Amino acid sequence: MSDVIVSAEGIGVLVGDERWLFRDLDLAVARGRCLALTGENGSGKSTLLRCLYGVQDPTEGTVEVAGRTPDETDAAFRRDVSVLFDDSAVFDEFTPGQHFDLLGGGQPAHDLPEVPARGLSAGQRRRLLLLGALTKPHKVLLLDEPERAVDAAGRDWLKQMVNAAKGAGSAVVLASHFPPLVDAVADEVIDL
Ligand SMILES: Nc1ncnc2c1ncn2[C@@H]1O[C@H](COP(=O)(O)OP(=O)(O)OP(=O)(O)O)[C@@H](O)[C@H]1O
Repeated sequence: MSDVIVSAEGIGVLVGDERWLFRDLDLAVARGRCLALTGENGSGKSTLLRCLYGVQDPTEGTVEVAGRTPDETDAAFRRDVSVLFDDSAVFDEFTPGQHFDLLGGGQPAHDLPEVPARGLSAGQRRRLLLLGALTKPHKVLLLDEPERAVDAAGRDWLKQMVNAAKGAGSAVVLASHFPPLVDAVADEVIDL
């Protein structure tokens, strides 16, 4: 049986009347593997991740994630897929521990202060979101520029966490502008 859990065939996204962000794109990511999406600003990395999470339909082609056509409104799909996107947000009134209680994956080791999230710095909130995405039980992990707002120590931690997720069997797709992260975690790279 194939371990591929994220796949796309012939996908393309047309913006406006005639500009294809990407087209005829195939990808396949197996459990325990990581695909990195690289490319300049506006090249379509976030758009491709949105297609994998079912926030946006590709103009053409097919996508299958965790055995389904992606649909973020489907609770069963969301249970299998963990995400960190640009618009991911913390609950301002909840402490880190309360966030992890909600996510049901136990309490990860961390050094975030146990205060309501509104009192965390931008980088600490980003780390809380990352920890949440990584801690929540999942089969597929989609991360959009996870390195953003994270300090040097946090970026090293991020490499370890993504590799640990792979080791636990996650299929990871991440968009990144940070080559050391891509080098440390990616098994395959698509440069859009
Ligand atoms: N309906 C649309 N009409 C015109 N342009 C669009 C439409 N939808 C998206 N775009 C453009 O397509 C591009 C895709 O952006 P996207 O966020 O996917 O790129 P990205 O590679 O993630 O960029 P970054 O590295 O800056 O995060 C953007 O330039 C956006 O303005």
